[in-house]
Amino acid sequence: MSADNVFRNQKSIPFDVFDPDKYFNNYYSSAEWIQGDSVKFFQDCLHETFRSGDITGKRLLDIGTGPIPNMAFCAAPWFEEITLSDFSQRNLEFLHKWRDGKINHMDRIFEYLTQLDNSGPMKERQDELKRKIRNIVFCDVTEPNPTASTVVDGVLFDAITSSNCLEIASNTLDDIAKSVKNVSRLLKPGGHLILEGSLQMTFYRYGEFRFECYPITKNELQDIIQKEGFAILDLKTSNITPRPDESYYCDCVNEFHLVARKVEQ
Ligand SMILES: C[S@@+](CC[C@H](N)C(=O)[O-])C[C@H]1O[C@@H](n2cnc3c(N)ncnc32)[C@H](O)[C@@H]1O
Repeated sequence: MSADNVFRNQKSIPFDVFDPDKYFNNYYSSAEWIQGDSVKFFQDCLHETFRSGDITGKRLLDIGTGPIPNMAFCAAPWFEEITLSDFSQRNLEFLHKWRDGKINHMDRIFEYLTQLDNSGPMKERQDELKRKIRNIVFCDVTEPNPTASTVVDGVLFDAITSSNCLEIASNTLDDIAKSVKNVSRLLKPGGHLILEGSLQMTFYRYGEFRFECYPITKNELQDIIQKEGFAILDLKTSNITPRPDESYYCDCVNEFHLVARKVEQ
């Protein structure tokens, strides 16, 4: 397949395009990220958001986990039960393998997060996360009930985390608003939504697959979140020039980290 084959999104292709190893290697394995790029921005923001323990509850759902359970890692000390979810079966299998101790691809990122937290041995933190994972399930944010037909159907969560997912599953601004509405249905009133992702990105790649997406701006994101019934508690954007090797994979202008609370009716 040519590198220029362009698709709308993962749903529009009748087979599973996601290669967890390739994705991890492309985006997370560069030795340079620790010196300051989007990967570092995301981890630093997560650490800031979760370190106080103010965002807490019984159940947490991570949406579009991919092969990277870093958001759940930061949240794990403050929740009793964690569900990871994704559209790609290959990612779900990959997460099972990691939980069963057959893959240790996250060690460097978990080490970095543990050092920021100053919270004891990384292995203990990782074991805590693995112990708290109740489900690893299919999810489609474009559906009105994103986790329908799985064991989490009907359960409302105290917090939902998601990174680099909603904007890549969507081709229009309206699609993104619908995905936020769909995800919000799984969240308790008063619950927290923690989103991370890319701003003004027109494409991204997984391996040889290139996808188009809607280049959402910070103002548009704010509007959607507020219209969908959330109060924004924090919204940070990065100020990072992408590394030359990164611009092949996506053309985002910068990244965001958002914390919002679902307003109680
Ligand atoms: C760019 S990866 C992000 C993975 C990880 N959260 C991260 O930040 O690196 C996007 C993830 O969203 C998933 N995804 C794509 N379309 C989706 C959809 N409609 N519903 C839920 N997840 C979807 C993909 O399978 C993939 O794992």
